[in-house]
Amino acid sequence: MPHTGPSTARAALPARGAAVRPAGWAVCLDGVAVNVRRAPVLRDLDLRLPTGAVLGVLGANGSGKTTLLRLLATLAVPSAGRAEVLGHELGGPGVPDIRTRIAMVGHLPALYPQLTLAENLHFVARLTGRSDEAADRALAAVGLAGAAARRAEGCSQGMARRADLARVLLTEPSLLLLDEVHAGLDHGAADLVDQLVGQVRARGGTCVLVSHEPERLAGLADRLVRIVDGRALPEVAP
Ligand SMILES: Nc1ncnc2c1ncn2[C@@H]1O[C@H](COP(=O)(O)OP(=O)(O)OP(=O)(O)O)[C@@H](O)[C@H]1O
Repeated sequence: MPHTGPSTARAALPARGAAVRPAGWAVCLDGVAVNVRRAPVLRDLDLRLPTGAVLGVLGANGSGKTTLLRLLATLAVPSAGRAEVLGHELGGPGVPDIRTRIAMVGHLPALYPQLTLAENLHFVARLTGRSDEAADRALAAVGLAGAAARRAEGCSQGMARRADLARVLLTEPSLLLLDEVHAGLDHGAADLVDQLVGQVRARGGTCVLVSHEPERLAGLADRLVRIVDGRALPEVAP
């Protein structure tokens, strides 16, 4: 039986290998374990995130927050449990579809260093069936129109982060994953992040934000979890 929405009981999860269609859950993790270089990082992790929700993820250094985002981004595979993202089982045939519908902004910019910012964005635009003009508009929207001709390797960390945000603007993901994305940003860029989350949500998309700043998450997230001992424990709602 496919997932039907946020009220679906854990026992109603489809059998392994059964067809799954997109439904009311953006993320369904049941008893998931993830090892990093054979060491257990996440274990017996349960997490249900309804489509359209904004989840804030807290946790100590090394607790596994980035590993959780990497799992949701299909960059890590569960070693136990069931994991579904955007209606597809991780490790299953739907992974390419997930990848076209997610965007992750992490610690390192997802830019080719020797390409200019404009070339980087045009590349993404062409890969995703969008126009160069749309890419230019996204760059302008994050305040980088004047830096479009600069190579990514010559940009500051904050500028590179802004270019990453332009990529998100351009690709309009169904699931946005942000890993400590406010770190090192000036007020203007931090506001851009907040606006971006609002835009994704306004289109019915879902966001997962990792941060060490509970007060930052309080203004954005509608639910919070804390990663402790490899599990996601609910926090008091912001
Ligand atoms: N490439 C790697 N090789 C070995 N161990 C790793 C690697 N990446 C992560 N780990 C380990 O996995 C665990 C979880 O790391 P992760 O980056 O998910 O934590 P985090 O909660 O995001 O930490 P932080 O708040 O410091 O960014 C840590 O114990 C870390 O040492």
